[in-house]
Amino acid sequence: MNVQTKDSEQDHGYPDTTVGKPILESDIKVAARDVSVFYGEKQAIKSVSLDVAANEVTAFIGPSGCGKSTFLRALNRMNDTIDICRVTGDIRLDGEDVYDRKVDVVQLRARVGMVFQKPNPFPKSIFENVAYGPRIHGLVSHKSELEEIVHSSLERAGLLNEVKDRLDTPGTGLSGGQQQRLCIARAIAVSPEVILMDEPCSALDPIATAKIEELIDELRANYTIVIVTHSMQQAARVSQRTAFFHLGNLVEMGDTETIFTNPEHRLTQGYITGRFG
Ligand SMILES: Nc1ncnc2c1ncn2[C@@H]1O[C@H](COP(=O)(O)OP(=O)(O)OP(=O)(O)O)[C@@H](O)[C@H]1O
Repeated sequence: MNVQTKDSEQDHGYPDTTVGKPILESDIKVAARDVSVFYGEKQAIKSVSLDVAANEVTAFIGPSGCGKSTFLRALNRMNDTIDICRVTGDIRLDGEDVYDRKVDVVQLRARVGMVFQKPNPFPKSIFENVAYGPRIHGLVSHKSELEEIVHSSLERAGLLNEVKDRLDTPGTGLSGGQQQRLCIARAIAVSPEVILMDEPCSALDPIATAKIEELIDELRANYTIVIVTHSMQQAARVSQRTAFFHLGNLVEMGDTETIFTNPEHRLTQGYITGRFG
C-alpha cells in the first residue's frame, strides 16, 4: 500500500486531525475541547479536542504512556480521585459541562460507567454485584424490580445463562472472562449512556476476549462505548472510530477503516504497521 503521510513532528505539536467520515453534529455524545491533564507538574494530555459519536465504539490507541487511560478517565471525572491530577478544557456530555461544579459525580459516573483492565467484582454474590448500583442510586422500589434489572443486565452482558442457577454464589468464583462480563453487567445495571472500557480484555484468554468483543458489538446498539486497547486488531474489529495518541497529543482520529488503511500522519502509519510502539 502506498500511503501519503504528513510528518506531524515537523508540524510542531501534532495538529489534531480528523480524517475520513465526519461525525454529524446531531450524533455527538461527548465533545472534548482543548483538554489538558496534569499530574502535578507533568502534562499527560496536551490540549486534546475530539468528539465521541453516540452508539458507536470509539477506540483509543497509541504507545504505552501516551495518555489513553488518562484521557478516558477524564471523561467521567475518574481523575478527580487522584489528588495531584488537574484537568483543564471543556468536556461535554450531551452538551452539559461534565466539570461544572453543580455536577454530582456519582450520578455522572452512573451515566458514564467504567469497566477496568482487571475484572474487579465486589466480594459479594453475583446477584449483589449487579444489584448494588441500582440500589444505591434508588432506581428500584420493589424486590421484583431489582430482580428484573439484575436478570436483564446479566442477559445483556451475555452471562445470564451461565450463572442463572448460582446467583447467590460469589462473583469472585467466576472465570476471568465471566468476571469481566459481570463487571459489564454491573455497569449496565444503572442504565449508563456511555461505557468507558480501559483495556477490558488484557487479562483474558482469546476465547473470553472474543466473547467480550462480540458483546461490545451488541452493546453499541444501546450505549456509546469508548475503549482503550493495546491491540490494533481489537481496535479494527470492534470500533467504528479510532483516535491515535502519541506523547499526550491526539495525532489523528477518524473512522476506523480510514485510520487503518489511509492515515494522514507518518506516526499513525508507523504505529499501526508495528514500526514503533
Ligand atoms: N496517577 C498518576 N500519577 C502520576 N503520573 C501518572 C499517573 N497516571 C498516569 N501517569 C503518567 O501519565 C502518562 C500517561 O499515562 P496513561 O496511563 O494515561 O497512559 P496510557 O497510554 O494509558 O499507557 P498504557 O498503555 O501503558 O496503559 C504517563 O507518563 C504516566 O506515567
